[in-house]
Amino acid sequence: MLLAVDIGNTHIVTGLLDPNGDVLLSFRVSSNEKLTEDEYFSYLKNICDFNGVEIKKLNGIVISSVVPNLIGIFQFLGRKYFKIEPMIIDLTLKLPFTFAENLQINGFGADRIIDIAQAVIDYPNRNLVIFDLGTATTYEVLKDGVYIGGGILPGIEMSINALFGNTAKLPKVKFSTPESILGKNTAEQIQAGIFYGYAGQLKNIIHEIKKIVPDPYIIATGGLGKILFAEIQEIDEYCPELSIRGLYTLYQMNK
Ligand SMILES: Nc1ncnc2c1ncn2[C@@H]1O[C@H](COP(=O)(O)OP(=O)(O)O)[C@@H](O)[C@H]1O
Ligand SMILES: CC(C)(COP(=O)(O)O)[C@@H](O)C(=O)NCCC(=O)O
Ligand SMILES: [K+]
Repeated sequence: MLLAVDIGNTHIVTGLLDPNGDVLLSFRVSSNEKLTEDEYFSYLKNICDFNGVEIKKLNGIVISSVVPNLIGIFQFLGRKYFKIEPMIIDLTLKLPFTFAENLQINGFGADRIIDIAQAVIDYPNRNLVIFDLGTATTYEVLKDGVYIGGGILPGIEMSINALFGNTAKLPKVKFSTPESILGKNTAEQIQAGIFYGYAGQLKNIIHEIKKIVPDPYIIATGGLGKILFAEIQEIDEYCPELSIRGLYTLYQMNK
């Protein structure tokens, strides 16, 4: 059984996968640099026990992180509780895709690597666009199996927090699908502006990409992807477990 850990700037998404790559369970905890390996292990143990997953069957750990300080915690956890040295996702690993020659990929996010790796495995014969909506939103573009570039923009909740944090009178609202583009009060107007503004950003990004890449298959993932997927017809599929399955794929390719 494989422990796959996707460390983002807001959440750590953890998956337990069986030898066939089926996700037995996954859960989220906050990305907190004060978390010790013991505290995190207690989350892991309790959630596995509750779900009847025998943690003693663990024989591999793989970690993707975009928060450098949090990698050490899981290395300690692997060594201390399982006597396993975790595999860390980085550009030195064997990958099921290549980068275009003209790109400077130093520092490329490990979360982006695992998303791309899984998407090209799932859709080997398609041009691809992958949106990952988390703390930040990223998009990746692949043409004929080659990563030709992408983009990064403030995440949805980051935009909500910026609006709240930089104004005296605006409340912090929960991101949700508004009833109308026309809000009837301040909170509804923030929700409408954020929701339709964000949907518009992604639609325009897709429109611009389609000028370069014909007929792409468009995937959304990440914690905030589900709501936008429902709103944007151009997005073909919402794959909530893309990152976790990408960790499994890269582990199998590099163990
Ligand atoms: N099941 C969930 N529980 C809590 N938050 C969720 C859940 N699903 C999505 N979210 C939202 O997803 C966001 C984090 O998305 P995620 O892709 O994990 O971010 P990152 O990878 O940047 O840490 C949170 O801010 C939260 O609003
Ligand atoms: C863009 C990101 C912050 C997104 O991370 P997340 O929203 O998942 O926390 C992350 O992919 C990152 O730190 N990237 C490094 C820079 C790059 O990919 O070019
Ligand atoms: K993410």
